Amino acid sequence: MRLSRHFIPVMKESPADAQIISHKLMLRAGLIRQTAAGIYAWLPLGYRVLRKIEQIVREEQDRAGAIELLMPTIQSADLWRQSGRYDDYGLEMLRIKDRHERDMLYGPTAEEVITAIFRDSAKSYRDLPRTLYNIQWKFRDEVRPRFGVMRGREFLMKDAYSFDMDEAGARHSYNRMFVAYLNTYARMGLRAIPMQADTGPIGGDLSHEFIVLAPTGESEVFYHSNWEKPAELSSVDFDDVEGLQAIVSGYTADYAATDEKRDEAREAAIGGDLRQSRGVEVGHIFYFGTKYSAPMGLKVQGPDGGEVVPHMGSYGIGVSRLMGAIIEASHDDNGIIWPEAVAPYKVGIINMRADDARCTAAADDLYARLNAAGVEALYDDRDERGGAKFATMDLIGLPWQVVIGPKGLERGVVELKNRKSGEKVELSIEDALARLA
Ligand SMILES: Nc1ncnc2c1ncn2[C@@H]1O[C@H](COS(=O)(=O)NC(=O)[C@@H](N)CS)[C@@H](O)[C@H]1O
Repeated sequence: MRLSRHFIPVMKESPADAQIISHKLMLRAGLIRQTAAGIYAWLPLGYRVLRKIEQIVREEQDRAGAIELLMPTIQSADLWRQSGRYDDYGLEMLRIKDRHERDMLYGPTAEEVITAIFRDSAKSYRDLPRTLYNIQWKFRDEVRPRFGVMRGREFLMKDAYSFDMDEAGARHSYNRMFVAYLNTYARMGLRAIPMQADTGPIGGDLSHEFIVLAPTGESEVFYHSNWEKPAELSSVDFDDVEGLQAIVSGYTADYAATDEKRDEAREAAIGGDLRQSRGVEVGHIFYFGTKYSAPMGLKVQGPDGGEVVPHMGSYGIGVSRLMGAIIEASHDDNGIIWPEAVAPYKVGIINMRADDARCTAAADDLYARLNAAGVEALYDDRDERGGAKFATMDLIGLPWQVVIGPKGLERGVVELKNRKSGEKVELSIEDALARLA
């Protein structure tokens, strides 16, 4: 894409009300714009990143055997009356009346909807186990939306729901999601630590939050220094019940707890290896048995002909929150440093002299050849000073930059810069293409 024809309203300064770096940079880099408290428009560059994050989440859900569908954002209050949550849910729920005065709501989560869908279709034990998921906008009327997309009122969530014959089966579904989550975050360059968590309005008695360490995070966390090792992908057999339990037990053997679930005795035993920090909750998974299936009448026929009330769990990832978490974890004084897996474009082309025919011809040619090779490129072809172009490209944080200037062309070279390391090399256009394609 040519910058001269794009819509990326970058800003030199960030608005005063942006307190944390990810919010400042998302505004300055032209990724989002607030349209109401806690509600954002996802501008072109931000939306490209959001879809990359969403795609990684989708691929790891599919790999773990979950099946994608799409549920509505607007839900009938009747479903929430069946589960008994309608009155308890409180002011966070955006309650709506339709033209027939029917009580509706903008879904903050979707346990009731998915349980009703499954209830009306699943009849036999052969329909289990199943895990269904969707990536859908949610609304929670947070009393204090803040920190940009980190705590919004309208936000994008991947929410998955599992249905099993019994608790043992439900724990395997839980373990599949546990490992899928660690792989998901690792692919985004994030080290997420699973911590035992409270279950809150969702309910149940088994729950883990996935926390990414960040000094501005809302959660206070305590963990064993073993968790400081870099994240690695585990290539697992998601059908291996014992194997998966062993992996999860291995991870949970190392102490990690939010301040609501601290274990002072264990912390004392850890001694000097105990770490304290703050973190961002980027995912939360729950097992809650028959909390929704029983009151909503979900039951299937068992192998012996008897009735079975399925055991369920739900598994959420904050897809839009992740964009903020990634920036918190990956930026410098000049701006965002996108991990390649979620970058809006892979390379930024900077033509230092748009008024120089030779430079422009070389930049146009490189841009055309990168496109032909399927490499996503953002081409700064504006009639601007070089310094301004460098600042913009560093701010929006693409992983690679190619700088084309008259002096370099005299010597048959361009400059390739890696945004993360800052490393610059001079090489021919051919070699630059080979490095980037
Ligand atoms: N106000 C918010 N703004 C942005 N992301 C949020 C917000 N509230 C929650 N999230 C994200 O959504 C994830 C899941 O939310 S949750 O309440 O913990 N879990 C559920 O709603 C379950 N029903 C999962 S299916 C959280 O871990 C967090 O990453």
